[in-house]
Amino acid sequence: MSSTLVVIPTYNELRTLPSAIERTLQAVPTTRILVVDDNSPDGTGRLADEIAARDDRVSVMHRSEKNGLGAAYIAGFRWAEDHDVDFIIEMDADGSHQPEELPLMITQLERGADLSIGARWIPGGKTRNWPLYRRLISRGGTLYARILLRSKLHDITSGFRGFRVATLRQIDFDSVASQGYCFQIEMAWLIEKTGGDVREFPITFVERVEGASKMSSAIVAEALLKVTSWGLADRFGSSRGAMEYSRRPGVGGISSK
Ligand SMILES: Nc1nc2c(ncn2[C@@H]2O[C@H](COP(=O)(O)OP(=O)(O)O[C@H]3O[C@H](CO)[C@@H](O)[C@H](O)[C@@H]3O)[C@@H](O)[C@H]2O)c(=O)[nH]1
Repeated sequence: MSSTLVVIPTYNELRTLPSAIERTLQAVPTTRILVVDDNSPDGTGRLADEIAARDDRVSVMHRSEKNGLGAAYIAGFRWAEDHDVDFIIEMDADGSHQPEELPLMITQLERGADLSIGARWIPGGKTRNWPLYRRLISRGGTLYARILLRSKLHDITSGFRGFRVATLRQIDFDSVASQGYCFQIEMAWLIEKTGGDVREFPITFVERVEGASKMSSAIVAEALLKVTSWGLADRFGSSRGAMEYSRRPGVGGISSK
């Protein structure tokens, strides 16, 4: 049977993390969970340690400071390299992503997907209580990536997704440039561009009821600038800022330098 790791990045998610973990383990009892906490001032890291002490399916990585979603996930991917994992799943701690939808994602991975994305903007996909400005940013981001990067995906910014570890192993993590939610675009595009099997399935995304989003204008600006520079470099052949596909040293793979 395939082994799965759900990576949950946290920054001030004290109220939402316990339910995210409980629902995940109910939906997929065989999975492992790694919480990657960036020294949350509200004590999320300590709470995660308490949960991990009671359940050996749960592990916690403590990082010293808030360093962005992308860096937290990369740290989780590196952790998985030393553990026996076939699929790595990204999931928010705040209840936006429904763990009950994980079996569908895992089925897509088991059937050969390199990347399985839970998508809001395809038939059957929904958002609940998500403010209009967030829907516009999300749909606009996907449209921009479709135009600039010639992506065929319908929800390239979605943070609910699963990777085949063998595919992730081919990516040079040192070259992944994004800090914020642009990380989602970068990873999906790298895999799509290099001919990976990327599939989407419909999800219901629910606006959090506790805590606060970490979305900021800097995160939006990063995505705009990076997607623009990758898109232009891809079209006009400049190597600067472009995604070039080189092998990960000694392994073979994909780099986004
Ligand atoms: N460790 C760590 N975790 C972080 C950081 N920033 C955010 N997180 C965690 O990452 C998850 C998502 O962060 P939110 O700030 O709640 O995201 P959102 O606004 O709901 O955005 C969602 O939609 C975006 C657009 O589709 C997605 O790109 C994003 O991944 C997420 O699903 C939460 O568990 C949050 O605690 C960070 O710097 N460090």
